Amino acid sequence: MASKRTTKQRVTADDDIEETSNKRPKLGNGSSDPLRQPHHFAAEAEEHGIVLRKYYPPEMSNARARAYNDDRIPRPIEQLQAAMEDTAAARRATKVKDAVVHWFKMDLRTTDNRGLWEASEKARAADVPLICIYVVSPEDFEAHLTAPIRVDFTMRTLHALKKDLAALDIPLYVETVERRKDIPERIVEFMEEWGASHLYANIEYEVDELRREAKMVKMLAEKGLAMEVFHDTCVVPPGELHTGAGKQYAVYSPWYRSWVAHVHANQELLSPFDPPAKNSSAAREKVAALFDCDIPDAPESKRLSEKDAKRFRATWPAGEREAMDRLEKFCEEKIAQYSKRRNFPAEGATSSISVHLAAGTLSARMAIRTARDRNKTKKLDAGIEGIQTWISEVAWRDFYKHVLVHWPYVCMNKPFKPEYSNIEWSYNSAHFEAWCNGRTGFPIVDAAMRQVKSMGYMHNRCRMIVASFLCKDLLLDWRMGERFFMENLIDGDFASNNGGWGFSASVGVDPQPYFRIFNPLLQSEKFDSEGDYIRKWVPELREISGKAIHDPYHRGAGSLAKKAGYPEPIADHKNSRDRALKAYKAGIERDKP
Ligand SMILES: Cc1cc2nc3c(=O)[nH]c(=O)nc-3n(C[C@H](O)[C@H](O)[C@H](O)COP(=O)(O)OP(=O)(O)OC[C@H]3O[C@@H](n4cnc5c(N)ncnc54)[C@H](O)[C@@H]3O)c2cc1C
Repeated sequence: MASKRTTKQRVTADDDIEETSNKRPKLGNGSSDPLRQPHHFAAEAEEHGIVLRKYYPPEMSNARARAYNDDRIPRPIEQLQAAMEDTAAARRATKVKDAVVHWFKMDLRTTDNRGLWEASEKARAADVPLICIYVVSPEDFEAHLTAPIRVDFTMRTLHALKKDLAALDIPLYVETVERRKDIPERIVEFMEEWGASHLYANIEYEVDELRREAKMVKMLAEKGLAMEVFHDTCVVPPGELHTGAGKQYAVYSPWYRSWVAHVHANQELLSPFDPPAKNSSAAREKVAALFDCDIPDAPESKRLSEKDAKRFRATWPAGEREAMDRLEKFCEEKIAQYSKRRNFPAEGATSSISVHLAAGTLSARMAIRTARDRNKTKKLDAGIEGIQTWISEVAWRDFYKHVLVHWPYVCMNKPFKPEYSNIEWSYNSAHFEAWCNGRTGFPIVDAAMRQVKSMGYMHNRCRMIVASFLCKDLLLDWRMGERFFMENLIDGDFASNNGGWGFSASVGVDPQPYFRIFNPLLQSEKFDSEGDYIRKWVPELREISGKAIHDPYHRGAGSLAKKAGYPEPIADHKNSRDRALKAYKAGIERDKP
């Protein structure tokens, strides 16, 4: 790992996301540390936000978020880098004992998996078995608000992965560890039981994970074991790209230009890693018992009904082969038209590989390389337009992960722009319920919300429309929507979801300016002009023909809509727009000294 330690460490990092206990002070407790003082509207955001207080301490102040911006608090990635530096000599000196372990997390594939490949090389060189593990953590699923459909996809993927690894004589050992705190110790216990000296893993960039891994690196070193971690999930590792002034980019376009130039200059970033080598027969013998391990069921709290599980198996087949098939098919049939068709939700013109990128059944490298190889040029920003555009969309995923690593407080209920903490949101539960259930009376919004409820997926254009509707038309706290998405999406990914909500709510990095407010009716007419998408997902409106489908109660189809049980609009766009503009303006004013 490249290392870059901050020199201005005047504030401790530990308090803002470590696992909390009931002893923690409640909000508004009069803490004397100004960096810990919550902002004026924190109390309600606390109740409705993305962070579950059962697991995390109270929301930080704007001042503390700004201390991260000023490099006065070490970022979690820097803590991991420091742990790697401090243990470098000890890790180098650690001799391979009886086995090497790869710890799978969100990298559930054998092909083009950097950490797995490195682990395999280590095991092969020493002629010891490679063992793979996956830890099912019900508390992690709960704390991270992982949707049951996403958990189900993970469990199904584990079955496929186990089979693929077994074909290479490599066991996949899966165990449920109830308390997330116990995971590091349990992994050390496995290693000691198996005589393993080395643990390999790819880095996850969420705050919890970075801090946990930093502690594990040190803990293992103290026990004479070595933990090695690798950048794998992004094409360009976070922290590699800087503006001319040496800062992290906060605007996508210049970041993208820099990302493209960096990949062009470092072509190996798109080179695939081979699958792991087969364990030798002697090595296989040594770990034979581990092949009998069963994959547990999803934890009770995240289990799907039989009916849903069956349905989703058909809609979202799991495993890396499925991922590659989906990608190849998209590149064969649709990518050339992507830039022209991608915004029309009725057309299915996008790849729907987000589920695989989120679970790690596909690498971003592989996605980009496969698309690039269909082009007439090796340049990422030249040639066939559809390919260029698609690659630039996959790059958004890297962008938002870079943002998360540099501004870790976005993981902690804080908007990227701290001053947007001071907006007085509405917490109208009837409005929120109508939005969640696709009963707002705005057909395009309702169609999209019903799509996510039914499939665990929503088209990108619709994600932007419903997000804008929630926070601008209904003035609901954007974090309520962010959380709902995580709890319902099969492709829920913290960085992309937070980035998407930040963009739509105008509180994030490179956002839609707050005064640019989507008009849901115009969006509907433009991107679903024939109403096909609406008719697919809102059966009550199927009989309505022509343009009335976009707004039945104001376009002469009110009685048909009413008879079919479709609700009247819960808001008036013009009034809502004015209210949102005032609320945003007032929020920003409030932050001024
Ligand atoms: C409010 C909101 C919430 C979102 N939440 C998530 C989420 O939880 N998980 C998630 O993967 N994406 C999220 N996105 C981004 C985007 O909507 C999905 O990645 C995309 O719809 C997935 O469909 P696809 O695979 O067919 O995309 P394609 O159009 O085929 O794009 C290919 C890939 O590029 C990446 N990508 C495309 N657009 C974006 C984007 N705007 N931001 C980040 N990555 C992008 C995805 O990995 C996607 O799979 C969100 C967007 C918004 C506006």
